[in-house]
Amino acid sequence: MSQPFIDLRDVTVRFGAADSETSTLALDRTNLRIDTGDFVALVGPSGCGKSTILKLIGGLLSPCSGGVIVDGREVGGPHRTRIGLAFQNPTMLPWLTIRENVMMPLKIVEPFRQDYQAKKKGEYAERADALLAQVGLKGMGDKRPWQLSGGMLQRASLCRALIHEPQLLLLDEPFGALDQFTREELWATMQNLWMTQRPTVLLVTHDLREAAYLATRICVMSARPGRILEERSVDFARPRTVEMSYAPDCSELVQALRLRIAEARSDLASAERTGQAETDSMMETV
Ligand SMILES: Nc1ncnc2c1ncn2[C@@H]1O[C@H](COP(=O)(O)OP(=O)(O)OP(=O)(O)O)[C@@H](O)[C@H]1O
Repeated sequence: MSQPFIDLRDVTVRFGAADSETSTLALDRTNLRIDTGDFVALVGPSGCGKSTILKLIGGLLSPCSGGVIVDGREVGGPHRTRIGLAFQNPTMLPWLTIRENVMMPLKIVEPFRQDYQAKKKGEYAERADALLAQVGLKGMGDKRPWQLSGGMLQRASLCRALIHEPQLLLLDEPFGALDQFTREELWATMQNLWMTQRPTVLLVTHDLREAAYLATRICVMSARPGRILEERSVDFARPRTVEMSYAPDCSELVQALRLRIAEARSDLASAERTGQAETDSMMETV
């Protein structure tokens, strides 16, 4: 079997000391493999550990045990892999223009960093403008962040995540704060960017139709401590359209995912009830 681009091996993450009552076991011997160029959507009940997985892969968090391997290397310390990040609420530096914000990774990430001063007014600015045009923000490069709407800012943040041609794109509910129409427009934008650049993508989302529209594979997580319960390949033809996301085969997939997550949530609720019953009976014994 070929080596996956991302390989989480029996990863456990606990927040807080193990003997503390308030500690949280977020992941417990969780495994996840993602191949190069895949677009994987991670879905599951709230609090099951989706963002924790994203942070582990991005090197923003270390596991208590187990291994996080990206591109053949254990994550820990500075990443060799070029990574792009986009989150729900894009943070732009307000004193910079949109173009300068989009170019920011080129200022930080090697090998671009060395040439930044020389190229920022020429080649790099052109690259930023071309990306902005690709997401429908032609001519917006000179604006300041506060002059753009939420949807426009999110588009700009996708450009910033992709300007340095990352091998890996980590997206944490990047469209979650947007209205439905803007969100659906951005799915098309995202799909287009993925089809032209082909980074490996891990998308955390609560929107199952979004997962079905964008992903090549959907991983469903259990309730906390989160593990991958089920994986589904999504083989719909590309480019996908919003209309396709309402077609019967896609709706069936969304419904199946919904039921799986509902089951995971009810497992959690019954575990909590059992735990409470055990605590109550202990209290009665004492
Ligand atoms: N820094 C932290 N300190 C303590 N607990 C944390 C921390 N980060 C996450 N947790 C807890 O770990 C669990 C998993 O959190 P995580 O953010 O990964 O879940 P999620 O699946 O992304 O949730 P959501 O879908 O609601 O965004 C949650 O119970 C959360 O409260």
